[in-house]
Amino acid sequence: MEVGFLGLGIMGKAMSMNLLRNGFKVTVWNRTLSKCDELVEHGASIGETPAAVVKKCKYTIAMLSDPSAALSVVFDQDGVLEQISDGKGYIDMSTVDADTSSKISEAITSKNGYFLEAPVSGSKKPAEDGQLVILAAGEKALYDEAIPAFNIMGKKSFFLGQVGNGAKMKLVVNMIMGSMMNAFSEGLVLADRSGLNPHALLDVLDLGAIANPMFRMKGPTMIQNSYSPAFPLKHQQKDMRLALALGDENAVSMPVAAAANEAFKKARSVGLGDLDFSAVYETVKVVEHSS
Ligand SMILES: NC(=O)C1=CN([C@@H]2O[C@H](COP(=O)(O)OP(=O)(O)OC[C@H]3O[C@@H](n4cnc5c(N)ncnc54)[C@H](OP(=O)(O)O)[C@@H]3O)[C@@H](O)[C@H]2O)C=CC1
Ligand SMILES: O=CC(=O)O
Repeated sequence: MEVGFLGLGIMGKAMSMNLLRNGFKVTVWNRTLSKCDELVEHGASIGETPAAVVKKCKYTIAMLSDPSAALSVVFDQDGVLEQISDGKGYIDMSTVDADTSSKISEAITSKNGYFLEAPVSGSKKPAEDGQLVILAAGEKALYDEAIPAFNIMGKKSFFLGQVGNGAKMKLVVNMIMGSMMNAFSEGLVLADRSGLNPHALLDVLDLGAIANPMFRMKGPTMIQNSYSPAFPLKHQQKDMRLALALGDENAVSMPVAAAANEAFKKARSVGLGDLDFSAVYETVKVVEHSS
């Protein structure tokens, strides 16, 4: 099966590599075309533009940074829309808001194409290990067709109904994750300033009711001030911003998420946006110093 893949960042590279390793023929495109080279070494073909990829493939997957990138790849010159047609599918796995997803869905379906949004939960390592959680919504027939690919990229796929539901579920999850990361950072700073060993705090947390893979994985590297990007902080802040907008629409008060968003914004403003989202810890430390 020939599958298209647009966007070879941290996630897209790992996901498309898994498809290749598991017998899919994959045609890739990335805005910075040189990032296609490693995939080509593993057997991928290159499409010169998103339109060229869609022309060649029955369905095409996208994994792009944010709403503006997702819209640009579909609507701009040489974009997806130029070649989408009867029976072709487009699956956007980027984390975007429901409005963005709906705009793309309407454009694709107006050309008789099929659309599925399918954002994922899980970071660089789960993407490399084919252990993502896939939150799909939209055209059920395309979901069924994509299951063999989803089973390679993920450990579990959910079909959540109409377009927008996948995007909303992803934003709710990441709003919780971003708030937790801030609480965790504050806890590490509080332990340290109170004269406690932060490693002991990690051990205690890991044995109690709030043990979780994020604290387990990020805690040791945060203590070492090491923030090699798995999930870039600028994307986590984008997700907080979009989740807060969803809260506005639904009149849901989210003071904890709003405070966490401010911390991520602060981290971006001091140049930490391309580091892992756990680098918000650096900002929390500074705030604590100045108070
Ligand atoms: N990293 C993670 O842990 C997770 C990320 N996500 C979500 O997945 C998506 C991708 O994340 P990730 O791979 O980490 O991000 P990266 O920043 O590593 O990659 C972003 C990708 O988007 C492309 N891109 C950015 N702007 C444009 C544009 N205007 N036009 C075309 N392409 C563009 C980049 O191209 P170029 O190489 O040219 O810059 C690159 O391929 C995001 O929505 C993120 O929120 C979801 C779950 C986990
Ligand atoms: O979106 C990020 C993740 O870890 O999931």
